[in-house]
Amino acid sequence: MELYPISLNVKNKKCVVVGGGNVAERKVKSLLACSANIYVISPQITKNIEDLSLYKKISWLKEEFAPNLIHDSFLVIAATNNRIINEEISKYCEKNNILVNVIDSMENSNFIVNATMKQNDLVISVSTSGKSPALARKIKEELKLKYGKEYGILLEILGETRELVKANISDENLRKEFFTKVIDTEILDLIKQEKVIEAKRRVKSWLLSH
Ligand SMILES: C[C@@]1(CC(=O)O)c2cc3[nH]c(cc4nc(cc5[nH]c(cc(n2)[C@H]1CCC(=O)O)[C@@](C)(CC(=O)O)[C@@H]5CCC(=O)O)C(CC(=O)O)=C4CCC(=O)O)c(CCC(=O)O)c3CC(=O)O
Ligand SMILES: NC(=O)C1=CN([C@@H]2O[C@H](COP(=O)(O)OP(=O)(O)OC[C@H]3O[C@@H](n4cnc5c(N)ncnc54)[C@H](O)[C@@H]3O)[C@@H](O)[C@H]2O)C=CC1
Repeated sequence: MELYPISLNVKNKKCVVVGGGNVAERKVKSLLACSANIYVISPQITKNIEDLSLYKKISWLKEEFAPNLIHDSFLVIAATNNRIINEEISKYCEKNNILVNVIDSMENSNFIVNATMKQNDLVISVSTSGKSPALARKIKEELKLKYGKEYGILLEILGETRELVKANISDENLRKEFFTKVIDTEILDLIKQEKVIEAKRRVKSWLLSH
């Protein structure tokens, strides 16, 4: 199956996780990291989900799934251990144009969740299109080692520079040339040597000479 990879903005949007087991907990945590407005619907929940509820990071509805609980959702994750319930959730969402991820059925999902690593604003997501989540996780762990803190710092500098470049280089082709070349310079090496100020100075002087 061909899937279209996107980065979704869930900030303050109603996202519902049905079920409260370990898989539900993982999905809750990743949604929370993206500032979603989270509801968990489940008679039972893990200790960690309970803590999040106590600290008011999420809302817990201690009940079994019912369609009226999700009708106004932006996104739903069907994470119960009951295939029939998960399928019912999927059907309801499909009919009502709600994004739905079903943890035990790719066929009933209109999106699946990638294994993702973050280094500041650098986000790398890995998908195996459902063939091996364990491999997706392994590759993600490898990428974490390869793309360490220095890339986060590099991206911070590049982000700041981007605004300056837009204001100072009016020609679009020249801007593209600058953006493409700057990442091939020694900036990353300087950051690795903890010479961040020098790295910033080099980028600026390069910009001025452009
Ligand atoms: C289709 C998909 C739907 C979805 O959930 O979105 C799905 C489905 C299923 N996963 C199952 C098992 C496991 N899932 C994990 C881990 C993760 N699973 C995630 C995603 C996805 N899992 C989607 C496909 C993603 C892709 O491949 O591109 C990750 C990446 C993201 C996340 O969930 O946050 C997260 C890594 C988190 C991280 O970053 O570390 C592990 C490993 C572990 O826990 O260590 C195992 C055990 C080992 C194994 O099975 O590989 C089973 C039960 C199989 C059975 O019956 O035995 C099903 C159901 C089925 O296959 O039908
Ligand atoms: N997508 C993924 O990454 C993975 C998926 N799986 C699949 O996911 C299934 C569930 O995983 P776990 O979290 O370990 O299950 P679990 O058994 O720990 O938790 C199930 C949860 O569903 C709740 N629940 C059951 N019926 C419900 C209902 N009618 N309404 C609301 N909540 C209800 C229960 O109270 C419980 O909190 C597994 O059986 C497996 O098939 C397993 C591993 C990873």
